[in-house]
Amino acid sequence: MKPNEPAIKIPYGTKDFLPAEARGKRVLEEKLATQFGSWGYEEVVTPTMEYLQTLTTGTGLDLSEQMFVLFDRSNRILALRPEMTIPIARLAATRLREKPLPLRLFYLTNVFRHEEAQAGRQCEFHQAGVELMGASEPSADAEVIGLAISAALAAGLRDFRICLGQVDFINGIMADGGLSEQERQEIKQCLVKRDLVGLERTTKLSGLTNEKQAAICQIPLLSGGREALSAARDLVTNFASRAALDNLEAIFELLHAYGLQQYVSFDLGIIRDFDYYTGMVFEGYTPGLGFPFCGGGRYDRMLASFGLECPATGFAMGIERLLLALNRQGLNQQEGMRDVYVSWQEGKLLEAIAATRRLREDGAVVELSPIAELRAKAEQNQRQRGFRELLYIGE
Ligand SMILES: N[C@@H](Cc1c[nH]c[nH+]1)C(=O)O
Repeated sequence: MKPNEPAIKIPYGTKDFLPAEARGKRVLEEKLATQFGSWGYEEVVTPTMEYLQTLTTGTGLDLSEQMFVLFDRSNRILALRPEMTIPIARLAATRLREKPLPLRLFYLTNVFRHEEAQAGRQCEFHQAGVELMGASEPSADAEVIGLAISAALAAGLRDFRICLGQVDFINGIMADGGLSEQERQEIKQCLVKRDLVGLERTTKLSGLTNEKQAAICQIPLLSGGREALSAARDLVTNFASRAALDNLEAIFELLHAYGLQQYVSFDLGIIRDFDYYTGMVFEGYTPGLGFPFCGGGRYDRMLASFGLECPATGFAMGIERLLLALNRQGLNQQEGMRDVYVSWQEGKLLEAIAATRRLREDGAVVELSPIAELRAKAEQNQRQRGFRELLYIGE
């Protein structure tokens, strides 16, 4: 762009998908939708904006700082959805209320959050996710984790890991210690950031028993295979934490039956950024991405705040993150060429249209030149426009 030309920009944290990227996104979304559908999940579409009050219902956390807020003509406060679990909970508790449980729903859509933008992290981004509502058993958690793994495999990812945690493990340790809400949040923040020094400092100041302090400082180290669960068990005596570990054992056993346990490990330090979670939580990691490509967990209290007592579990995958990971790992073949460029000599348009129709009926991706061309020009266009073959209709 020349120095004096005004820059035509798009808003901070948004991006355009050029044809090859848009094609890659659609192909990926189709694979995910097919996978979700084959596990019995049905797609729903909800509004891009909702009342702000709806989006802050039952989350316990003030997400509004991260939300894009706007006003309707009657000055009611709206916001762009920052994620899809809350809108789907609203739907399940209202228009889908009479449907037999469990409900299995999926979505593929854009969501909006104020973020510090970087590759794989934008303010407008796309999520593919599922919500399983009306089942509280470990079998439901195993199902959504199994589906997350199958969806990652269907997307083409090979080298990845799903890490399981359980919020009751941490809550059980922090309970009955007389911690203030602020201290709790500080401890959680240190766990999110894996800040071991901060964790030690915060717990020392908290007035918790030495045993509890030591247990909290160990939490970030409790990761790995089954041995991490045994180490965790040695660390706690309280009922809630022990029940949380039993729950993870049960889920892991079921993932064995799905034949997917090799993708799963434990990380009891996982704290998700929404605090609606009430049980198992998980995150998916793959090399070359500095953040999880998917995440989710159980949220048994959210629907009650919309008036329907109903346990639920689910996850979302970041479409841009998956695309970035596939590209960085050299697994994205979407840039591949299209099939046939049809071009024609003066007077041959009708024949060219007939040939194009036949090729399209056979399933080929075909572009037809709108004007007559010499063969040399047609060959040049075929290459420049990225077609594998040229069909030239001439004498
Ligand atoms: N909505 C969560 C993922 C999730 C779906 N269901 C439960 N959790 C997110 O955006 O990270």
